[in-house]
Amino acid sequence: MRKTFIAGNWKMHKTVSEAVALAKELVPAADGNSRYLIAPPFTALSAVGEVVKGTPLLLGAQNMSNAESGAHTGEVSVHMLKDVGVQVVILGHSERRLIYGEKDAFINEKVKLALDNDLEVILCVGETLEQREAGEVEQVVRTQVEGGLKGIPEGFLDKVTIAYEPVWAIGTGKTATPEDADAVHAFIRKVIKEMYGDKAAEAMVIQYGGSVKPGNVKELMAMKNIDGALVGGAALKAETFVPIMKYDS
Ligand SMILES: O=C[C@H](O)COP(=O)(O)O
Repeated sequence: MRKTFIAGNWKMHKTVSEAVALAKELVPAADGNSRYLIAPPFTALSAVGEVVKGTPLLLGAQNMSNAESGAHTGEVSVHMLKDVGVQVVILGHSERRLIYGEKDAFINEKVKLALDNDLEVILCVGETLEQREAGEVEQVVRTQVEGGLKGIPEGFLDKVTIAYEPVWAIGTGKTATPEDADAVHAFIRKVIKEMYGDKAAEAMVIQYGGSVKPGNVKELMAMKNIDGALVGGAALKAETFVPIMKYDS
């Protein structure tokens, strides 16, 4: 039985004091049947880490360097993340892929480094509108899943969540229909099955991301292959994120 997983990606929003205030509002809501995560910006990780320490609300980072240490100006290492209490790192987000040019092989290096250092990973995949209209959804998603997980042994998979985020649905108010999203989630499960077998495919937690809101989370979560949500805009306020965390109550 897969445990549902609700995550908020705060992207480049919130000062330290704003982040701490929001985290304090969210801690009491992390008391349901799911796993819950917030991913503040790097500057607020340490302070938010103090707020969520010892609570069920997990601390996530939005990115990580592919290198362990050294001359990498502007980067943040896996050890630095662990040092401030980070438990999960979001990798391969479409904004990293499209704005900063991150490719599958590079993302794969980060996935390996995170897992080797006992950090959980949310691996994001998803097609652009252009790719969807060209009928390339499965090809794109397959390449990203296979590329991101290349060389990862099955024993690490319980530390991996996949987030399917169609780029055209991110921050646009357009959501994939629950049926469309579920079909891609089922396809991702098929790819995992081909790579690792039935048991791993059945166990893989796959989140949906792209304009998830209090008003659509229930119908998305009702789908057979949708096990969670990776939320952007609606994760920035307790009044919209708490109802998403509590979608099943
Ligand atoms: O990481 C979160 C996603 O990019 C979704 O963002 P959104 O909920 O604002 O569409």
